[in-house]
Amino acid sequence: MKDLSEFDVAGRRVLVRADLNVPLDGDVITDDGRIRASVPTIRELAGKGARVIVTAHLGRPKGRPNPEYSLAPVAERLGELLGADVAFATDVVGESARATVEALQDGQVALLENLRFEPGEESKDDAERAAFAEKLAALADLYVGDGFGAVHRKHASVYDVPGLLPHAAGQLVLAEVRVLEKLTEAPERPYAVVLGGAKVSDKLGVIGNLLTKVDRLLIGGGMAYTFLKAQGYEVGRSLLQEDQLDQVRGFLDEAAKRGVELVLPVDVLAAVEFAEDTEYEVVDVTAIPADRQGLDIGPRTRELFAGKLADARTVFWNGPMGVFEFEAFSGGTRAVAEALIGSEAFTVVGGGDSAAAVRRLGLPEDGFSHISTGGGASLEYLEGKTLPGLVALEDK
Ligand SMILES: Nc1ncnc2c1ncn2[C@@H]1O[C@H](COP(=O)(O)OP(=O)(O)O)[C@@H](O)[C@H]1O
Ligand SMILES: O=C(OP(=O)(O)O)[C@H](O)COP(=O)(O)O
Repeated sequence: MKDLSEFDVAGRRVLVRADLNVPLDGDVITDDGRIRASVPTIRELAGKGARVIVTAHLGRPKGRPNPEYSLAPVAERLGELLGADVAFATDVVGESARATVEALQDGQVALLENLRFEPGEESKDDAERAAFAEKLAALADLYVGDGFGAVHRKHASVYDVPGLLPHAAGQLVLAEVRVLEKLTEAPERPYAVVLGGAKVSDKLGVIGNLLTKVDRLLIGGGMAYTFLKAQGYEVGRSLLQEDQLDQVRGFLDEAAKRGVELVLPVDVLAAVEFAEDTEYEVVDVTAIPADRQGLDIGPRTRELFAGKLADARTVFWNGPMGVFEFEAFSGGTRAVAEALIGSEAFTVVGGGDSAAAVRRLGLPEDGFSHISTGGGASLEYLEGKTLPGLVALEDK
């Protein structure tokens, strides 16, 4: 991949695909880690006199404008971090975007509205994606891929636009890939992966390949219940991917065949409802009440997981162990984080929410070897998949 040093960017319009998908509470950003991580490339370009057009997604608005998913608060925060105004276009490739780009002076920065307000961005139809990509590419002279957290998505801004413009990889993408190469080349063993979070359907897909690479796989968070159900337990109203139960049964067999230790929760915090102040109790996984939902791993599971991580030499962790945003259900995530912080292993945490959880729980970021901005992207890299957003940045 080319880096920015290969281009003379002064006076040119440079489209930077960043990952600014930050957690929000209303329009308040609760963790700005991904915005901070995007600053070095934007600052480098602006410092060299480029007209910087930043483009990114927020959440999953499904191809339609929705004010709840506006990037406006992100533009403001990006401006604060850069110490300069960031012009905000209220559409992606429409009148506002064109006028905003037109008005940019050398060294200035603009942010376009949420890419996912446009149906072409995520379309599975190559022609529809290409048509949107053409419009986006028309705004710029050069493309810089720096949205590491989204490089696993075959989306117009990630995959198609770099095919239309001279392109380079930004600082964040290059730094992330360097660390992940280290994890894939010759990981010291035992090598453990911890998976949790709520993007269950997406992330179940990586497990088949991970089973060929790791010694231990620990599953918590919303991910665990499909495994528990596949083992024959009832999971009440917990997150469940009913249509992937057969696939998960296959993983359980495969792990046993390969001698991979697949470690599941033995107890959970079973809550009456999904709320901060809900009633809950610690229950064995054999006894989750039908009207309850598991919102965190229980105390015996925390100990079990910490024990399985204690002598690991390499650990990759993606996905919180529970709904850490609610104090009562943050203990499992804290326990896994603390086990990694206290370990001598090479430890990598990945994912927007996982990284946010580390900071929100007041844990030291330097307690980990690396905190990655990408969860799904890192996992797909580790399983050996070709990532569309990286392939598109290769020299051709
Ligand atoms: N048991 C659970 N039930 C519902 N949601 C959960 C559960 N455990 C974790 N979560 C949620 O998972 C979300 C993060 O998932 P995900 O996006 O997959 O992680 P990341 O962004 O780190 O890749 C958090 O908002 C957290 O509240
Ligand atoms: O948050 C992200 O991924 P992650 O939760 O796997 O870290 C990225 O911004 C990608 O978002 P997506 O999973 O909605 O495509």
